[in-house]
Amino acid sequence: MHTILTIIVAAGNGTRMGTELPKQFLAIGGEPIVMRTIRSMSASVDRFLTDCSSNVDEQAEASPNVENYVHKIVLVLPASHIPQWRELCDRHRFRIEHTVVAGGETRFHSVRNGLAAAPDADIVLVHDGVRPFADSRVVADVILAARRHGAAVPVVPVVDSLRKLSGTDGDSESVNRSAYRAVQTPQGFRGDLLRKAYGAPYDGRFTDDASVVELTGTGRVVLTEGNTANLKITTPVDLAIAEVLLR
Ligand SMILES: Nc1ccn([C@@H]2O[C@H](COP(=O)(O)OP(=O)(O)OP(=O)(O)O)[C@@H](O)[C@H]2O)c(=O)n1
Ligand SMILES: C[C@](O)(CO)[C@H](O)COP(=O)(O)O
Repeated sequence: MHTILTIIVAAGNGTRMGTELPKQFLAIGGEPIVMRTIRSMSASVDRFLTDCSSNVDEQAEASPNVENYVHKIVLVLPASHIPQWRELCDRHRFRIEHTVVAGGETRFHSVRNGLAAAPDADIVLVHDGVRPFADSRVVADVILAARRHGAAVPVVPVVDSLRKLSGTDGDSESVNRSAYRAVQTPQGFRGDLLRKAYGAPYDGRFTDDASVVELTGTGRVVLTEGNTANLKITTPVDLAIAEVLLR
């Protein structure tokens, strides 16, 4: 049996949201954000596995034995909020099977703790707990590209014009936005590659899992098509947008 592991990182403080309760526990559509995130990832991976088993010929090269895959979910939470999470699961009758582990000082440390909980996974998806709108197409593309190339991240075009800060005196210059992409999650990896990357010491330049793989020299990252609706709920405006997306 092979394992697809989804690590949902939700151990941050939500400083930019500015609420006392960390943003991943705030409700959208009556349900905590992180619960909705787990639901969307669980449904998307299940859909991928179902589609693969009914399209064996089409997917043959990328996913030859997909019927032998199981999906495991590891949820990384602030240690202080684990009892509260158990209560939320009871209150919402949340039954999707998952393992809870305590997070670390940075996102890197939280992912590393999540990886340690399922050390033999073949494919690992790392997803922000505050991105509740991942969809099955994005997830399937990432899994297939990760299987084939080792590391894959979904991206979207940049819609604003961009300026590069060129000094400390307020100078700046315009840059060609078509040369850039905004990065989302879930980011997908072959398990051995990601475990090697996360064996390296922490570096302040790490912002996501792709940067860990690249900056540690572990592998090359390929890009897949993201979805602009797959927003990361970061500030109060994002919370309002998320409510609208649920209508
Ligand atoms: N030590 C950390 C820091 C972040 N995260 C998670 O990484 C994801 C993306 O991070 P971000 O949106 O920056 O969340 P916060 O760190 O909580 O927000 P802020 O930077 O505003 O404090 C979130 O789901 C967050 O909970 C984590 O698991 N462990
Ligand atoms: C992982 C990420 O969501 C990809 O866009 C992003 O890098 C997280 O950044 P944050 O500063 O921790 O929100």
